[in-house]
Amino acid sequence: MTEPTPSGSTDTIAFIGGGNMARSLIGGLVARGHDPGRIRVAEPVESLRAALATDFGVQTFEHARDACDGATQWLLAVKPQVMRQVCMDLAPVAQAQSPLVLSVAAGITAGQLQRWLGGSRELAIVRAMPNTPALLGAGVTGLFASAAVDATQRKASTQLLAAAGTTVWIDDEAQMDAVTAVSGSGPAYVFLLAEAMQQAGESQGLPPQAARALVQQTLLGAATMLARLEDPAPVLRARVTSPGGTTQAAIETFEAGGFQELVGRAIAAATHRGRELSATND
Ligand SMILES: NC(=O)C1=CN([C@@H]2O[C@H](COP(=O)(O)OP(=O)(O)OC[C@H]3O[C@@H](n4cnc5c(N)ncnc54)[C@H](O)[C@@H]3O)[C@@H](O)[C@H]2O)C=CC1
Ligand SMILES: O=C(O)[C@@H]1CCC=N1
Repeated sequence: MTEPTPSGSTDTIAFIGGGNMARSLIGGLVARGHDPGRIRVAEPVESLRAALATDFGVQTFEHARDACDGATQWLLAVKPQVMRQVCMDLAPVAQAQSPLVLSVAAGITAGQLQRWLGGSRELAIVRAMPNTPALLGAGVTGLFASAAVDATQRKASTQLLAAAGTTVWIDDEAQMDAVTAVSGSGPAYVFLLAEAMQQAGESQGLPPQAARALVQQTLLGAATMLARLEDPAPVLRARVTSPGGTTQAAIETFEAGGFQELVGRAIAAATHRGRELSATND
């Protein structure tokens, strides 16, 4: 009889791919009390395997089949460009074991995963789109379940990704590309803003250390207000913006540069790229 881990799970999870996103998710799971002995990672790069074993105490494997053998949940965390081959190699094991398959790959659809994982048996497939704050348990994950996913598997998927932060289920798979564009890629937009604010502060004469401290806490403080207060972003913004003051001068400059439209175009480009990743890697 398998004893549950402190997080309550008796499942063994096999991560296929031990790169940036897998590392963030594994970090979140272990920090929340998931038994590292029930986490296996397949990763071809030896240095990444060694770091994962040292940092989190998980079992590592060079080959995906070895990690998947006997694992009840598979989390596919390889690049979309290699997903087809990875799945085709795993198809016989998938058909024999019928695991719950979760994929975090941008663009790749549940239908593609089902086809590549082969055979006649319909698999329970969940598409998950997390983001890197998962490492600190501060992520958000959009989830979509294929028709074969039952209520227990849905709950297990929620529990798995809850270790990374909050979860949002999406009913229409086509919207997963927009989820990817908003929250999967989103942390990079915030880091880009941080870089730009830091550079601009230094250009105005601030010492680098001071600029960094001011930018960090400003982003954290504003994000905390967004998360904790009921007021929507426009109301919070209005409270900062004194008529004829400094903020108004900045906001008018952003608007004159087409800021909102630029954000719209950037998110449309990311959404479109998700669809392309599906089509070009089919
Ligand atoms: N980085 C991010 O913020 C996010 C990434 N994703 C998705 O996560 C997936 C992985 O992205 P990253 O972690 O950023 O990339 P990454 O390149 O850091 O990680 C992918 C890993 O897969 C390994 N790999 C390659 N072939 C393999 C095989 N046959 N078996 C096992 N492992 C293999 C690579 O050595 C690499 O370490 C992508 O599909 C991406 O769309 C999703 C949400 C956010
Ligand atoms: O840039 C990418 O394609 C991946 C998916 C979302 C975040 N990183």
